Amino acid sequence: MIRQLYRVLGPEGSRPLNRLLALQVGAAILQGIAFALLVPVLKALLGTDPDGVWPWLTAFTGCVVAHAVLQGAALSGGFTVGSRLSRVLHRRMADQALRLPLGWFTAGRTAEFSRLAGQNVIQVMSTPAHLLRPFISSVLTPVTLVAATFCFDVRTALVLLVCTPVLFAVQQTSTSVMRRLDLARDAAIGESADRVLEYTRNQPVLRAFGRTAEGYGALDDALVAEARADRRLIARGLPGLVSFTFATRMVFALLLALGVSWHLDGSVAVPTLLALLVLLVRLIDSVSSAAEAGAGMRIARNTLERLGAVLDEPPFPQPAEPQTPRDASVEFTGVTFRYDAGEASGRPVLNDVTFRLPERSMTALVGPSGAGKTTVASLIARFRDTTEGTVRIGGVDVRDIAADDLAAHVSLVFQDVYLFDGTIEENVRLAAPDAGPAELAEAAALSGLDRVIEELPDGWDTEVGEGGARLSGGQRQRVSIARALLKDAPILVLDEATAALDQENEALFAEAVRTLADRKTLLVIAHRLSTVVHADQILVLEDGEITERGTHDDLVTAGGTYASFWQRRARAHGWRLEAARS
Ligand SMILES: Nc1ncnc2c1ncn2[C@@H]1O[C@H](COP(=O)(O)OP(=O)(O)OP(=O)(O)O)[C@@H](O)[C@H]1O
Repeated sequence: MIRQLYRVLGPEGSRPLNRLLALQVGAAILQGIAFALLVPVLKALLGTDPDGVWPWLTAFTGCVVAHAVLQGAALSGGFTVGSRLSRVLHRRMADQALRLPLGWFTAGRTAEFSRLAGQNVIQVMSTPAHLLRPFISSVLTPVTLVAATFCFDVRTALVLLVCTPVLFAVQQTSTSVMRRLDLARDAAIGESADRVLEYTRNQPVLRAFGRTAEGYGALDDALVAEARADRRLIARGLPGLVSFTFATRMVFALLLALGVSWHLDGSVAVPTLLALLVLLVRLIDSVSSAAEAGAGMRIARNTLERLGAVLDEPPFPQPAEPQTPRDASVEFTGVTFRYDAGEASGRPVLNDVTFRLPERSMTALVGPSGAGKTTVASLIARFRDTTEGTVRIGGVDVRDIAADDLAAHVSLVFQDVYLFDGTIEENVRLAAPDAGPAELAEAAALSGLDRVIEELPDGWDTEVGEGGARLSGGQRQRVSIARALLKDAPILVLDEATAALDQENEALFAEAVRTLADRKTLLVIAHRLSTVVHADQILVLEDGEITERGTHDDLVTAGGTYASFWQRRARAHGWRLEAARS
């Protein structure tokens, strides 16, 4: 547990933790010595020379006062380390989120990440003050107590020496059973939390299809599994806890019987017997609180293990000697890609894809749904690494380009637009915080965002809501296009950028895209063929393979897949519609 605290705190948090541990260890040892001093105090007080108690009483009082001072310092140190723990953990998790490959963020892991960053960090925060201190004291105090008792009464110390490991052994056995059960219950609670989250997020869809809580199977199953894990915890964990209480009572009864028989045969005086019983009560107290602190520590340790596992996830590999792209061309050479890198069998999502996007040219990537178009876009931005083959920007393998440099070269507009809670202007400026008003106005004009701004009463200061929920799909898309344009990267990838625009805005945007092609390397993934006819080259992607390539006229003349889609265009204005019908 302490090792895990050091691990998650990292080097910067280790000094306050060292100081805190020293205070807690000091306080626990002083408490053990104070308890052991009760032996000479009681012996003197109840023996033949009660005046001899004063030196022992003074030493006892000194230990108690010093213990109180250290305990107070340890308590405040515990709060300091706790709040530092929360700050360090949140910062390390944010840094880690930035370094992890995008492929790591599956829905389940994202939910686990947000749970760890929220409730679990709060839970771990209280560990140093509320769990570590009682735990250290419950282990060190009995050990010191037994060791110090040897100085005053060897026979009493020997009895305690035999009892202590027995009590700890029983306590450890019940703890390890509980730990396993706790882990299983934590996992079941986590699963329920994920399902509740999913259920809450998907309310619109569930209501549209008349699914109520009772009818949502995944949530029902998770709740049943959670209840089962709870019952198992009680059924299998309780005997361990009961057996510990039973063992303490048995040890106490045994020693009482032993002590009384020693007294009756004259080998132990009453003061020693009393001191022995008082120490035994203290010992049982300490080991019992070890059991209580142990339960809290078990939960905290499980949480710290999960936090540590996320923080230790290997980051996306970065180049040791980064190179700078020589121009803004993009090149795919023999690129094969599988989402699950370990899955060697089955058809890859992209299969031996080779193409080149010359600098300052416009390429359109078209193809039916699921063909792999978005995957191509994500490989250009190195959201993932290829399974085989190379993606190059400006002649340099994207794996040899520093993350910042790559981000500066590529701007993307994805189908799923995500906006941050804030104003429209803040969302657009995210791409270039220092952009001047003229650049902002140009990005707004090209994307059609200027007309949205005019219509909204608060204009640029309109709050978009969480995820952009207060804007319509088309408005959100225009904010996201403006953001990508403001970034002014030499390579611009527009994935389905016009899907949520109406026809008038789409035509305006298509015109803007044509203008941009003089300045940028453009890859446009579009279902509406009207946006792609003017492209310098059109790539047709089907089932992960490029099946046709050329200009619009070339492809129409060739009479292949593209030509047949083009001919059907008169009946429906969308590739998606046609592809779905065919
Ligand atoms: N994160 C992912 N994990 C596993 N498989 C994925 C993932 N994303 C996409 N796929 C699969 O990869 C294939 C290609 O998906 P991709 O999104 O690249 O297609 P697309 O041509 O852009 O489709 P659409 O036009 O519908 O957006 C699909 O079969 C899809 O199921």
